[in-house]
Amino acid sequence: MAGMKLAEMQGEKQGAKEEEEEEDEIGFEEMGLDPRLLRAIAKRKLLKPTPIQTKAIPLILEGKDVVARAKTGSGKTLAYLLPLVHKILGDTGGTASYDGPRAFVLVPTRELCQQVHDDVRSLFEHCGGSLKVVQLTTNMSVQTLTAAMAGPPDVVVATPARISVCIQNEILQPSALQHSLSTLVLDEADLLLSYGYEDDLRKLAPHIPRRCQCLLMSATSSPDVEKLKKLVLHNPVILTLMEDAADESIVPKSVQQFMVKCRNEDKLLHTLALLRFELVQKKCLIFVNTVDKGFRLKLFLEQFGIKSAVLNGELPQNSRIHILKEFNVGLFDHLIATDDGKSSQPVNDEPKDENEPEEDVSAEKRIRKNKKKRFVDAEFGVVRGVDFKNVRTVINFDMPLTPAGYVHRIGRTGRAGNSGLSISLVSPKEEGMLSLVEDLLGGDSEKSSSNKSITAFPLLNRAAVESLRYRAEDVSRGVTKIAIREARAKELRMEILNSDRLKAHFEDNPTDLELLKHDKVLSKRQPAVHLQTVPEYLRDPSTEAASRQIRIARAVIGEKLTNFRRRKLKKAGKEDPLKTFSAKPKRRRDGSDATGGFNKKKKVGGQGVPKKKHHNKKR
Ligand SMILES: Nc1ncnc2c1ncn2[C@@H]1O[C@H](COP(=O)(O)OP(=O)(O)OP(=O)(O)O)[C@@H](O)[C@H]1O
Repeated sequence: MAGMKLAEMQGEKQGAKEEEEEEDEIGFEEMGLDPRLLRAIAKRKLLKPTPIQTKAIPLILEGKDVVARAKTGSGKTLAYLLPLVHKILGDTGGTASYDGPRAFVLVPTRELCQQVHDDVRSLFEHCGGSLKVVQLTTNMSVQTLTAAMAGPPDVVVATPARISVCIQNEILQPSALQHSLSTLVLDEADLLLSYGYEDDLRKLAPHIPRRCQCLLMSATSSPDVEKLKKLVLHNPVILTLMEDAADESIVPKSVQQFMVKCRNEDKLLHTLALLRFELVQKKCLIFVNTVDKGFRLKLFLEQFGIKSAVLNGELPQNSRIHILKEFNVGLFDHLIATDDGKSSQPVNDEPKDENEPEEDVSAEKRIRKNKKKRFVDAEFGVVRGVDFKNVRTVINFDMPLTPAGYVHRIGRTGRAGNSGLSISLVSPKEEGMLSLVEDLLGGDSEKSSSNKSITAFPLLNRAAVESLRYRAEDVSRGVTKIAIREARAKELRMEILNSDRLKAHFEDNPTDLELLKHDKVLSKRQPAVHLQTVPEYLRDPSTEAASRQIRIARAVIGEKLTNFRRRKLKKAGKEDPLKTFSAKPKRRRDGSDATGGFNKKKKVGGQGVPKKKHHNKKR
């Protein structure tokens, strides 16, 4: 029954989305946007502005400074990009040149930088090709930065630190900015200071012309946003928009929030049960707090045939960007992302994983280990602003280190009004953070459990969890610290190899980039066959029924199957750019997915997925 309830709820969410759209809102056409931008919007099939766009775009077009707070996934990026590009087109007709950039879009992470850059570039493609956007990244040398800023570009997307470097090295002339800069955007504004960019912003502030329009966007507010307002907002008119004044919740209604309370040492077991019994919908984004935990979870799951990719700040930038792109096109269904809530810490200083057995490390070993410190890229981050596509489930394997981190993590699902689901695995030590999150969400700790924002997940019962305990504990014993370290080093080596060796190749053959698979098995131990499925005697009937309902809900919601991309790649018959990797997306005849999930469709009532008749046409 619980499964049906959840399914109905998800269906209702979808229904609620349709009702919202009936609201009488002005369309993009009535906003007075440049026709070339209307063409770009039509190309993206965006039928109606989202509420935040309806409110923010006219105000920004009037030249007002806007502080926009709106839910995650509510379309804030276009809410500022559309009027920004309209302004550039209007001022110069898209042709005249300036001696400096017209707009800065400052973001806290490398991944968001890439995403916003791509968004601007796709808008420019409809504006006659004379406009130029560049992104400045951490690994760009002064020479590369100089080349990128030559021209100059019309829009610069960067972290504040990169802009600082350009000013310090006189790549950006403050005098030029006084004349050219007309728009400054601080996206994920509240995070910019906590990522340690305050000094950079203070250095930049004096060079921002008084007439420059400033926009601050974020889903969460903080005292830092107040600091930023004073720092960069000159025009006194500031408008803080909540998407819906009546609805103070900062998490979209389309996201159902659940939790499972369990011991820390049982988190692997509970994650396995959720994925193995298909009690959650794919694609799945799983957040962990340390890189080691990410690899431990990956090695553990792959022993059960559940493949996943890991994403963390240790990986080279272009590998990280590529993993995100592959995940978004649906080449794999499970992504394990590290969100340590901090920015640049030596990896070995990561918070201790409380249930990892202490390793007795002698002094000289410890010194040697410290010498091998690897640094996480200070600008890595996929929790904020990154527009994951079709993520149906976010799992907090670890609770985040801040309540705001929780909001942004689960904001990776339920985007643009789609439905989503989050499940947080809460150990006894994390109950404090859970209540802080409840407070932030406006849940009253005295509230009855039925009114809480985060409720117990109804579909995972004890019998189902216990049925997997023996296997899970047996496998997790095999995932030792040494195995994790070896897997981590192997992944890093391979990604560095790929990113260096293939950079030139991918520039010439961008579609080949799609073929590089990031969810390859890292374990030395081959997954045992008997672990790939759950034998009949271990299956719990109510869990089976719930799993069936989840699949029905997915069909009801009309999930666009992401394996369209897989079919497209397969049809392209693209060669694998890497000789050593089997890049062809693995597909099985019975249509089961690449995660090795046992294909229950075949089992239900014997009506399996009808095998496609392969007519070998003789040519
Ligand atoms: N008017 C629209 N109609 C439908 N979808 C839209 C519209 N505007 C934007 N989107 C889509 O909504 C998704 C989320 O947009 P965006 O990333 O800008 O959200 P956001 O508010 O910035 O989220 P976050 O708080 O996580 O940064 C994107 O896939 C975007 O293409």
